[in-house]
Amino acid sequence: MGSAVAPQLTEALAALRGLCATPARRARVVNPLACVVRELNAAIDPTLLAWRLRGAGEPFLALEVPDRRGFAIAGVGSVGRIAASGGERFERAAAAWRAAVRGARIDADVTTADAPLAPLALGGFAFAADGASSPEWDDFASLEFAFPELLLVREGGRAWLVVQARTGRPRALHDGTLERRLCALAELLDGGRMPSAPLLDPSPLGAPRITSVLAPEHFEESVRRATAMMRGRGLEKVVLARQVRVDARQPLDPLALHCALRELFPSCYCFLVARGQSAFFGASPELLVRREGLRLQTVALAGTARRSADPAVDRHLGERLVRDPKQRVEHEIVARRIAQALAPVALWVTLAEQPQIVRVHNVQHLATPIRAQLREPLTLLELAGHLHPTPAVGGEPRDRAAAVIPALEGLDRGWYAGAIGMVDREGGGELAVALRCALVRGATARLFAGCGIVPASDPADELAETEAKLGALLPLFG
Ligand SMILES: C=C(O[C@H]1C=CC=C(C(=O)O)[C@@H]1O)C(=O)O
Repeated sequence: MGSAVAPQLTEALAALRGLCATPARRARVVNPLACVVRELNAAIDPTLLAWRLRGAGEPFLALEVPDRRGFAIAGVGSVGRIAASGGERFERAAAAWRAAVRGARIDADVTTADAPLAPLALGGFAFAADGASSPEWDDFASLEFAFPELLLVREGGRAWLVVQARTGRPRALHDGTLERRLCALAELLDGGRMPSAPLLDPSPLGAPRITSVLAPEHFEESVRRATAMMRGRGLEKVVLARQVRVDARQPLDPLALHCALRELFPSCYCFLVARGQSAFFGASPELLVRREGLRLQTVALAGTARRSADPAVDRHLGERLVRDPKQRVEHEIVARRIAQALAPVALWVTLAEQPQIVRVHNVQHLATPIRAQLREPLTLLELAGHLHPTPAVGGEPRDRAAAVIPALEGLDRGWYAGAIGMVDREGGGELAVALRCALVRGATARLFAGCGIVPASDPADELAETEAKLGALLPLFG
């Protein structure tokens, strides 16, 4: 490596080798993780850089967080994996995470509070505890977090490199894989060859075929059945979703789609997760949970109106949304449930008195920011277990809604309405609800959108709401 950044990366590699070679001090921890964190003196786009460093089929995850001074993180490869499924997947994953970070050796040349807290794990989980069952989701486990081999992090105009390895004799350190990756990174950073965002194909071979996987009338009928159930079975709310399939004439480029989406939704959690030959990407307006120390942040997000290009009409639509009793019921069920879910683990929970309007490119929502002070620093994974699924994606009561959703919807949600995010060394970090998203494989994309059904729901209005939400992604496909 012969350039300005290269010596720094060579030094990081040597430091990682040093950590891996040091004999274990605590014999009970077998091959703990080793992590090196270095600040990079460069303006980077973590997603684009990490994507370029990805080998075929390797795990990849990128996440951009809207209200954190341009925070973006992207990781590639895996030196450790946490996976769990079933009713206790969050508890099991939290235990596996604790075991994975125990005795971790960390070499960080940074002292500020902003430096990434390695070891870092990136991943997510499916909506359903048992995960997906249909073949299109084969690459996505019920819950899976990976400790990437290489991460790039950006926040507040600063940038960091994190390299992680399992101690012992990590193959990547001895067979040259990591060194080659770091050389490639040095070339991109030094050689003025910073990758730029790929463009969507301006002249595709032909218009894609777009089909509602189940007929729109099926969705309307499901809304009718759900509202009928609400009269008899003590159900207050249930969220029902649709899937729309796009068949393009040529293979789709997940990175180009993701980059186009993040341009349109800068205030959302924009994510791109790749596993094997599949990619899952989206722009979600909804935070599931953020934990820093004992502080927790989340949001009740439910209640939707379309947007208008005319600012006066747009404002009017927002005002109507705030006053609409049906939308307020739908929203308040979510706020109340989140507060109740947090009460046992929090010293206090505060909710804004009135919902605010959150506007994104295609729709506007009612949002109630929620903050809590935790009694103890539960890991993000345990907190996800307390919160997921909120009635913004599930229903109320939670278990009764979960039991009826699959039959009413007739679709496999996979990671849609699950969550995507990162867990840091202290078990903190953040998770975004996976909404306004699509699963891409080859020339096919599957788009998801749902909405909250309450007794006052009108089937045609709810169908229109799913169309408005699908409007986030459909235009990308030409
Ligand atoms: C379930 C979705 O949105 C949720 C988040 C915000 C507003 C919602 C609503 O108004 O129904 C949904 O609860 C989706 O976009 O697929």
